[in-house]
Formats: sequence, structure tokens, C-alpha cells
Amino acid sequence: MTGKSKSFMQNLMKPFKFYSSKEGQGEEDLEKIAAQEQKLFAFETLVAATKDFNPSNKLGEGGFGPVFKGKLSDGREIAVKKLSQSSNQGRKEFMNEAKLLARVQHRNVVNLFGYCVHGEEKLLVYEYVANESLDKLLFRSQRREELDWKRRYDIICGVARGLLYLHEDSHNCIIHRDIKASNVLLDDKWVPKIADFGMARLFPEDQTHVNTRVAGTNGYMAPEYVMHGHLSVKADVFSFGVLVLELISGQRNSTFNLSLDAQNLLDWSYKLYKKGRSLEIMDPTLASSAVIEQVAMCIQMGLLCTQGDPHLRPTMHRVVVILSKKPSNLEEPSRPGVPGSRYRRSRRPAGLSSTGGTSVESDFNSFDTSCNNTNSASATSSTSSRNTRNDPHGKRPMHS
Ligand SMILES: Nc1ncnc2c1ncn2[C@@H]1O[C@H](COP(=O)(O)OP(=O)(O)OP(=O)(O)O)[C@@H](O)[C@H]1O
Repeated sequence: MTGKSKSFMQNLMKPFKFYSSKEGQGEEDLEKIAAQEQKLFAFETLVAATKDFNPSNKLGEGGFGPVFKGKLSDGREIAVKKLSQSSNQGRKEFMNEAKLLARVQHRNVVNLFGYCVHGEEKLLVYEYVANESLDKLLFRSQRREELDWKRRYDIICGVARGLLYLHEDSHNCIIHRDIKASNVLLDDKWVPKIADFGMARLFPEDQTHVNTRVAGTNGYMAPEYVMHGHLSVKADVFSFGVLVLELISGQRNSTFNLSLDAQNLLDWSYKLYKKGRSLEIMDPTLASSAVIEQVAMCIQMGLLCTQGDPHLRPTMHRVVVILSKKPSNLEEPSRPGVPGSRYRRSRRPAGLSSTGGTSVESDFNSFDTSCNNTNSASATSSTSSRNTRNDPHGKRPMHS
């Protein structure tokens, strides 16, 4: 290895040490890396690129604050995420997202170009992903028909590969914790990019247990995570399974049509599957493009991913293998878990959605967690400190 590439690798690895050791130093470290790797953007550059954060350039608003479209002088299109001063999501999650993304590079994960600090303002600069987020296409727009079966299947495969990379192939195991349709961006060639790492957790190899708090989005959260705080890669597998069933049915799990005589999308899919009628969940707009054996296989796989028992869910590795083969015999899925059941039980009757897909963080915190594929976790303590009531986005900074 040359001296230059060695120092590049050392720089890439640095944040790991700070993430798991001293709080605060990580920020300084990230700035150094950003500067050395020319990832540090001058505020003026971003002002010019976004026409002074002109409202007409606003792409949307998430838990961090507004996101603006911009164009750099070299022609690159960017999306600038501006941490709003009043955001409860906070500095810590911002730093979390910046640090994680700074060393993650995969075709199916959104690319972070850089980072900017200007006084109190903090900004993240991403590649601009042209085709909006998946939820806007799938659930809200006239453009839904553009999502034919091939595109949906490619999205399922791409998200699966992105998640496999995060779980197994990146420098460390990263659990995203908030896989959902609005966190999948589609580029101009319909390639899916996993976005929004504010809630992701990094698990250094030498550290299998981390105390965490429950964060995620109702309708997507694995039951063992919501109920007991057991966090493992299988929580992402569960959310992925929900996403697969949403892509096939065109129905949002969190606002599921209760007249269909089922508690939620998973329950409905499972009941039909058991009767040998799983294809009835298929979005009617897929009728002309669907490859029936593939759809049936993906429904079964979605049900395997959302099984109540996390040990029975496949790993993302297995999911990618399943997707890369011709439809073959898969095992029988057992009953699905009830997503976000902790909220449902406490606030409304089972089966009704509580937030319509907005990310939440529960006051149920401090758990042992594991990045292994099995959950060996048990609760260590419980210190309730915050809830989501005052946060319009339902997100809270994490505490490690
Ligand atoms: N790199 C990007 N390219 C294009 N659009 C983007 C990009 N990043 C975010 N957006 C858009 O900006 C909006 C806000 O995104 P952001 O990730 O901040 O929040 P969110 O995922 O919508 O909500 P939440 O923070 O509650 O999960 C979204 O509508 C998304 O489509």
C-alpha cells in the first residue's frame, strides 16, 4: 500500500475509534477528514448552488429540517440537507448520519458528497437523486403506473443489496433502523438508493452490545424491537419485508384499509397466502407487467422477512441469494409479527395506524443489542426520558 493510500485508509477508519470512545471528538475528527478529502464545503458554495436556499429549490422537509436542490459550479447536482436550528432531531443524529455516510459507498446507498458547518448551521451535501422518494411514486402520485413489475422487482433487489452491504460488507455492521418507502430514493435510471441514516447504528466488530433506544417508523418496526428493545439486523429485515409487501400491493402498511378484514397488510397477505390466494394482494396496475412466479416468490419472501420470530427471518444475504435464483421452493412462513404494536396497544385498537408512516422514537430505551443474526439481547435498564409528543417529525436524537 502506498503512503498516500495508507493515510487515506487511516483517515477512513478514524471515526470508528471516536464513535465508540469519546463523545465530541468525532465532530472534530470528521471535519479533519472532510477537509483532507475535500469533503468540506464552504457555506458560500452552498448558498450559490441553492440560490440562497431559495424556497423554489426546496425538495422537502424531514426530521432534520429542509432539503434543497442545488447545482455546483462543476455541474454536479446536489441535495443539501440543512439542520434546522429548532430541530429536535439534533446535532447528534446529524453527526451520526455524516459519520456513517462518510465511509459508506455503494450503488444502492445515497452518496454523501460532503459536509458544511457555518456557525450554528450544519449542512449535509448529497448527490441529487432525480426521481424522488419511493413513497411519493408508490402511494401518492399519478406516476405510480410508471412503477411496472420490472422496476419494482429491481427496486426490491437493489434495496436488498444495499442492506446486505450495510449489514455485512461495509467496514462495520450498520443497522439502518428506519427502512421505509420514503427513505428509498430513485435515481434517473430507477436505481434505488437507501437514504436517511439519522437513526442508523454502527456496531464495531469488537462490540456486540450497545445500549440504544427504540427509534423507527410505525408500520415498519419489528415487534421484538418495539416491545423489548431487541435490536439486530433482523429488525431491518422485518422493515424490508414490509417494504416488499407494500411494493407488491401498492398499499401502505401504516394506513392499511381495515375493511379488508385483516389487522394490517402483513396479516392480510398471510391470510391470503395460507388460502393459496396470495396473488390477490397484487396492485392491479401490475396486471399487465407482472411475472407471476416472481411476484408469488416475493410475497412469500416478504412474509418470511416479517415473521414474528426474528430467528426465523432470513438474513439479507439469504434474501439476495433467493432473489438472484430462479423462483424455487422456499420454506413456509410462520405468522407475521405485528409491526409497531407497542404504540398500537397503548393508543388505539390493534390494526389501526397511529402515525401514517412518520418516524417515531419511543421512550422505551436502553437495551442490549446485537449485530449478530440472532438476538441474545436482554433488557439492561430502562430510563424513560423523552417521548415524541412535541416533535412534528416524531424523531429524537439517539443516546449511546
Ligand atoms: N439526495 C436527495 N436527492 C433528492 N431528493 C432528496 C434527497 N434527499 C432527500 N430528498 C428529498 O427531501 C425530502 C426530505 O428528506 P429527508 O430525508 O430529510 O426526510 P424524510 O425521509 O422525508 O422524512 P424523515 O426525516 O421523517 O424520515 C424528501 O422528500 C426527499 O424526497
